[in-house]
Amino acid sequence: MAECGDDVVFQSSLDINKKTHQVQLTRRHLTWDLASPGKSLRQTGSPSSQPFIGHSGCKHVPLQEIIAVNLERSLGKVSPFKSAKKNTSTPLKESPIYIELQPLHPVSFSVHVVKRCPNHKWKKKKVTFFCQGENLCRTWVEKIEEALSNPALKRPRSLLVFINPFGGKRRAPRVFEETVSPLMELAKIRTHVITTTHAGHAKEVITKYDLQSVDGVVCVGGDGMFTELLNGLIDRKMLEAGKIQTPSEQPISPDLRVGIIPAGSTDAICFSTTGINDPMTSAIHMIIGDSTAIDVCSIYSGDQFLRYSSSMLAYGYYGDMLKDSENNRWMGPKRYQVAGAKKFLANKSYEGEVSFKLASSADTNPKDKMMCNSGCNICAMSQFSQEEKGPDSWHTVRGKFLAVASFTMSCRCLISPIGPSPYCHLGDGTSDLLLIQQCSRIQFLRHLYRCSTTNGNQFDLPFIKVFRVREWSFSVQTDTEGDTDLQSQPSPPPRESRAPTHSVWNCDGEIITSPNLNIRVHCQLISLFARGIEDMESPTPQSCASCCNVCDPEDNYKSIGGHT
Ligand SMILES: Nc1ncnc2c1ncn2[C@@H]1O[C@H](COP(=O)(O)OP(=O)(O)OP(=O)(O)O)[C@@H](O)[C@H]1O
Repeated sequence: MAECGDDVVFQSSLDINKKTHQVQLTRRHLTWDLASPGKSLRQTGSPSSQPFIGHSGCKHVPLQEIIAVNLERSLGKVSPFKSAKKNTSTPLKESPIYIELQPLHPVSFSVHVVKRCPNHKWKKKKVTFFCQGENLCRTWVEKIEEALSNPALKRPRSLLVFINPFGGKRRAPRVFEETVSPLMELAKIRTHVITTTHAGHAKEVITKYDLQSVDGVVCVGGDGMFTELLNGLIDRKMLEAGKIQTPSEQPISPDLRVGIIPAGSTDAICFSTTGINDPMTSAIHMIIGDSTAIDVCSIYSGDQFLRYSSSMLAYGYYGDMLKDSENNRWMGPKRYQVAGAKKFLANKSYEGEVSFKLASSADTNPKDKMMCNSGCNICAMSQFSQEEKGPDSWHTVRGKFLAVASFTMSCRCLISPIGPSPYCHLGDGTSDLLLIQQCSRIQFLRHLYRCSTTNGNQFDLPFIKVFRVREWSFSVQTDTEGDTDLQSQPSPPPRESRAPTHSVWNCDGEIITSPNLNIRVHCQLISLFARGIEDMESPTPQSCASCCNVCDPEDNYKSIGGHT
């Protein structure tokens, strides 16, 4: 049933599973409904402005959730004929029978739509429509393809793809070939595939590539690969604008969206933006043109720009763990668990001073239990309120820290299902700054255990402080006295480096060795082929915003006039 303003583009009667349906293409939906007697449109097959009336069982798919449409070449006509071996002595009744299959003109077409499965996993579901004649069949495919090419849907036509054959369990080439490539072909998306030969290869290509010829850049790999693309794309924009990244310079947003086909060890960025690390789910988000903008941090050592980061930057326990795990890359993702156990037993703390600018205008905080879901209002508002940041004052904490970490997204992964910072937002222009003060192993274990559950209470411990910040810095100290001390100042305190004893930084899975860093968060600097994590408990998921009806959780179609 067409909604108000959702004009009918084309409609006719078609058969699905041998039952006649009235099928309607509107500007926003494809709808089919069991034909009521006497209301068949079989003879028309033509556009009409008259929407048909929906009833129980009517299916309603938003165009945005159509993955592809294709003609089916059915082999319908079967002509059995006898073997031509007439002169043989074989009795006729024993002679083999050959069957000739004569291809018919297409009389059916299939529409592949998004099917939601548990845990945010997406699959494709095929619905086949049978037509009276070839012409009608071809017209339907043309009309649906034309509707899908509407620029408003932002579906990519061409993608530059980097495959990291050494990331994660080294399965990226197979994942691409077996899962992603067939889907891209089905959706008629051109791909230029480059298998990387060394670290930094993708960034080198991005520096010179004709990026006008593609609609997006994709990596088949993990967080490290995504970060390489992120840095390559922003560097290229800065270079083209003749700018150098300094603490006072705003980085320029890349025009292209980035996609991640998860094939890394942690895949936290993919998890935090789609809800799962599933290659097919990510490929479908790309094909249908999903888009979500995420915050990016620029990181400096003094005034010297180091790199951009979009997920985690952590010192102490997490830095030491990464450094140790890099020596055991051959173990694959298990290396993090081994290194994590070693560093947990070491229970080492580092002295330092953290200064930060609280996000004073934000009505949110890292413990507010407000998840950033698809279509998040807080992120939507932040895009427009960046000018009203207010006179944020600087605060300083000095002490001995087991870990200092900032999360620019929740950083979900397999071992932390809602993430180490569960209420962090993808695009609100802030990071959650976590300070874990020196504590016993048992105390730290309590925090780590809580991170692995879905309770979201990992910050409710006396040795943990957490702040939502727009800018922050860390400097190594050696002369810390007494307990951690929180002070407020109008400007960042001077930073001095005197201590030789320090950890390294874990920046999205890559090591930064300079201990004293300054970090700024940039709101929604880059867009991903993703839509954020859908709130599956909501009675009307975000994706159904245009629909007044309820989704069928089984097959994801909307049912009109009576809920299935
Ligand atoms: N051919 C290659 N040989 C060696 N290193 C590579 C190659 N291609 C890319 N890299 C580098 O490998 C690093 C890690 O890759 P990636 O993120 O894909 O895997 P991972 O580290 O196992 O996963 P995660 O980052 O999710 O933990 C990236 O920083 C990238 O620069």
